[in-house]
This record gives sequence, structure tokens and C-alpha cells, in this order.
Amino acid sequence: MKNIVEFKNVTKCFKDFSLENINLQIKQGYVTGFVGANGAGKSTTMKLMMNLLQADTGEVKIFGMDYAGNEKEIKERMGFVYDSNVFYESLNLKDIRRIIAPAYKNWDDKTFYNYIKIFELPLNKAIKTFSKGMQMKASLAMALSHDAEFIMMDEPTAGLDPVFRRELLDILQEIMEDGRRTLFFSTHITSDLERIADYITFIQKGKILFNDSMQNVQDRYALVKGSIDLLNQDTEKLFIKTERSSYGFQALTNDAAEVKILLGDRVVVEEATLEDIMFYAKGAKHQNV
Ligand SMILES: Nc1ncnc2c1ncn2[C@@H]1O[C@H](COP(=O)(O)OP(=O)(O)OP(=O)(O)O)[C@@H](O)[C@H]1O
Repeated sequence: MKNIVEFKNVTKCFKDFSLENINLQIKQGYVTGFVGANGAGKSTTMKLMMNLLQADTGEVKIFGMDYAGNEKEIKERMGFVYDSNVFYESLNLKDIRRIIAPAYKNWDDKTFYNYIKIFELPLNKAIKTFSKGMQMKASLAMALSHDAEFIMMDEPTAGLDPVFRRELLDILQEIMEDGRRTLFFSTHITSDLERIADYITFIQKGKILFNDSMQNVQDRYALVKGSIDLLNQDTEKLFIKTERSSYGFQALTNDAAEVKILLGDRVVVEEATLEDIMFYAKGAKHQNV
């Protein structure tokens, strides 16, 4: 399996925040969801992918290439989908096409007009009159019209109503169908990822806690409930975080198989959602999440 993006030991330090020793691979042909709390480092990581920021140390490769000497080729092959402020607000889609099309070798007008039709976007209305969802669609149409192989989106579904959100997710699933594209997007709406992501990258306080297939995440993580007397040094090692109450304990494990072997039917084991994982990982006592 080829990697579209590869970070090797990447570090980026700001005054009050740093991305530490990031190792990350994004697999070609799949949807990878990028999750993490506010301020965890998602936008910073994406800016490094776009060369809007440069790493202090380590290596960032896109399509197997460094930005140095290859920026034009990399940018031709990738599309960053924004929801606002990318285009001059008083321009309409016709004007924007006229400005953007010549910048891309692979620009295809037929594809552009086709997506404008599918996305039901007006060609002659100023972008400033577009809703957030329409702006997102316009930006996606641009990326698809220059045949971007790698599409990156920063919180594409935030602020969209549930119907529009579902529609956008369906569109994203459709554009992935031919297997030629790779999609990487950050979101706080974890249910969107449960719907369409193949891989999940989870960042916390500037560190990648895991980068794994959705299937593995669902197999490994579980919520475990039982009575307090089951907790001891050995069993607690299985848990990332344990909450105690007068009714018993509830804990998150990243080794559901081992919990079943050790504790069997003395505990109740339930599927953990991404939201559960994020919530428990935040207060984790150790970092082997
Ligand atoms: N140019 C910068 N200079 C200094 N600090 C920065 C800069 N850019 C980001 N930061 C800090 O880095 C941290 C991570 O920010 P980042 O935008 O990457 O988080 P995020 O995961 O995208 O958050 P959110 O989900 O809220 O968008 C924050 O504490 C932010 O203040």
C-alpha cells in the first residue's frame, strides 16, 4: 500500500505549543479522518502538509517528494478544500474559474461544469452570498476539476445542517469510489468518521496517539463496566482511564481481547465510540493510548 503523505520524526515548536516527533502515513486510496481536541495540533499538521509551515526538524513527503524543488508538482496534484475566505468575495464562480483554471495543467472545464451542476451551485452569484455548505462545495468542485489526487479538508462538515452534512458525506464517498483519490479531513464530528473513514489519526497535545484502520480501532477499544472489587494492579493495567462510582467502575481499554481473556463475563464489554476514546484519552493516566 502506497503512502500519499509521510511524516518522519517531524517537530514544529511554537512559543506555547509543539508538535513532537510526528510519524504519520496517509494511505493512498482511502479516507483518513483526523481527530483531536481543540488546540491539539490538527491545523498545524495540515499546514505542514501544504508547506504553509515548515518543520523545525524531520521530513515531510507528499507523493514521495519533498517540497523543495517539487512544490509546483505537489500543489498540482493536491487540493485543499476550505469553507470560506479563499476567494475574493465579490467574485462569482465564472470569474473564479477564469482565474484558477490556467494555473492547473490538468484543469478540465467539463468536469468543473459537471460538478457545478451536480452540486447545484449558481455560476453568476457572488461567493459572498453563498452559505457555508455552498462554499465548501465550490471549493471541492475546484479541487475535483484539476483532478486532485489528494484532497485535504479542514472541518468540512462543521456548521452544516444534518441534511447537508449527510449530502456532503455522500458526495465524498462517491468521489472516492474509483479508488484514485485519497481524502484526509479533520473534524470534531466523530459520527461522520464512523460513517466514511477507513483510517483514523488521533492527535492529542501535539502527539499522534494512534493512526490505525477504523476496523482495528473498533476491535481494540472498548468500554468495560464491572464492580470495583475487580480492580487491582493487574486489571487496571488494561485500562487507559478508569472512572469509579458507587455502582462500580467504567473504563476504556485499548486491548478488548485481553480484557475478555482476563475478566470474561465478570464485566460488561461495550463498543467504544471515537467520542468515548477522545473523552477517556484526555484524562488518561498514561500515554500508551
Ligand atoms: N503561528 C502560530 N504561532 C504560535 N502558536 C500557534 C501558531 N499556530 C498555532 N499555534 C498554537 O498551536 C496550538 C495548536 O493549534 P492548531 O490550530 O494546530 O490546533 P487544532 O487541533 O487545529 O485546533 P482546533 O480544533 O481548535 O481548530 C494552539 O495552541 C495554537 O495556539
